Amino acid sequence: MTDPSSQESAAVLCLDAITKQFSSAASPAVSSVSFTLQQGDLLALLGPSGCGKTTLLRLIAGFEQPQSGSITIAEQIVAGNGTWVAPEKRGVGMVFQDYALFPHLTVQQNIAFGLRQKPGSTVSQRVQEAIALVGLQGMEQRYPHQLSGGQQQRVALARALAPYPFLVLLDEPLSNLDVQVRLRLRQELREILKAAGTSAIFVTHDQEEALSIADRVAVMRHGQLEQLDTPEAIYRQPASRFVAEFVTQANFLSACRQDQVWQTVLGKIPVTLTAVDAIEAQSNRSKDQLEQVELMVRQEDLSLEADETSDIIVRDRQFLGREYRYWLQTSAGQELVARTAASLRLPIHTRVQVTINTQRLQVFVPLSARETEPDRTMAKQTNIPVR
Ligand SMILES: Nc1ncnc2c1ncn2[C@@H]1O[C@H](COP(=O)(O)OP(=O)(O)OP(=O)(O)O)[C@@H](O)[C@H]1O
Repeated sequence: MTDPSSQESAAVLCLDAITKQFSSAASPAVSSVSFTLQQGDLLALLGPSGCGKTTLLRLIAGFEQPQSGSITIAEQIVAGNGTWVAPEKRGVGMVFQDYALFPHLTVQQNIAFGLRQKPGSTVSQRVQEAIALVGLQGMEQRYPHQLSGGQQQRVALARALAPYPFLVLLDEPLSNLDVQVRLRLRQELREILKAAGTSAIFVTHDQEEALSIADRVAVMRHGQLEQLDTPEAIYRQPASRFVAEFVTQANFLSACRQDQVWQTVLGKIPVTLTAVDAIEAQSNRSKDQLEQVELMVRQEDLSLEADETSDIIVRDRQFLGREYRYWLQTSAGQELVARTAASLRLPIHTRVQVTINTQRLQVFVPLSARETEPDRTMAKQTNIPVR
């Protein structure tokens, strides 16, 4: 997939149809991936385990060689077209999941490590700048074992930033930290990278992390890019059923059309012809084949009200601070997830009436019976709200 939105300003990185296959027996870990990263942008590589995120990062860093395609960093081809530039000559900083700090070196020495070739006074000045950038003043002489996980992560970031790289690559940078530290460091990580003015790509399988830190998010699946866009566009207009499910974690309701309504487990929902026309246009299916669709309903678009006569029960509940997440079950066995304000506290086993906010429904064509591997064949999606 090519990213059309990114052709105008200065590109720091350009991937053109990059493919990596580890063995002929396996499908490619990265398959024909193309995108451009603009100077100063933060890009999240998001996707489930095994989708090729780390391999793509390692290809950019130069730890893996692609079979085909090319990689250009700061207008210099570093891989492809008969060219190969070694990792240490690419101007790329790397932050690993386990930080990879040298245990026998102090904070200062760890950060200076990548600057060894430069004259002494420049090195100590740059080390101090990098330490200030990540807020570790006063800890210069400590060893890694004398630092918290979050502090070690900042040392790793300072070490990557110190040589003024074109690009910093971060492999699951926050995954080894506990939840509280991770939430705080999300914002800090973004602020530090923005203050440094460095372009960065970070790998994550955490949707919230990707949406909250990045300027743009690339969703990967089976080695391919499913969608690359701003966090808002990815969340509001997922380009495929996979992105919708992975990023928004929405509910999907089977819906059978009966004249001007869709019949669902939550009752009747009015059909708009615009919505039907839009799915028809995108799916190459006739109206007859669109009697059966899937409606995507976000967790926050379900409203709950206690009602003893309802056949939907609260099966479980999770307190999230400002809101509750409820797991609901219909009498037919369908599970739904709803997020409501924390002021609505419904005990488990309560029977509830469920109302849908139909303004933000999105319509997908369901997978046909012949499409045996649902992950590979995407249902098309309309993004047309049902009114
Ligand atoms: N060195 C290797 N040799 C053979 N296969 C590999 C190698 N590295 C990765 N793979 C395979 O390539 C695919 C993509 O792996 P990769 O580590 O890039 O995924 P990922 O999205 O980063 O997963 P995770 O989130 O679990 O780290 C997987 O099927 C993996 O088994």
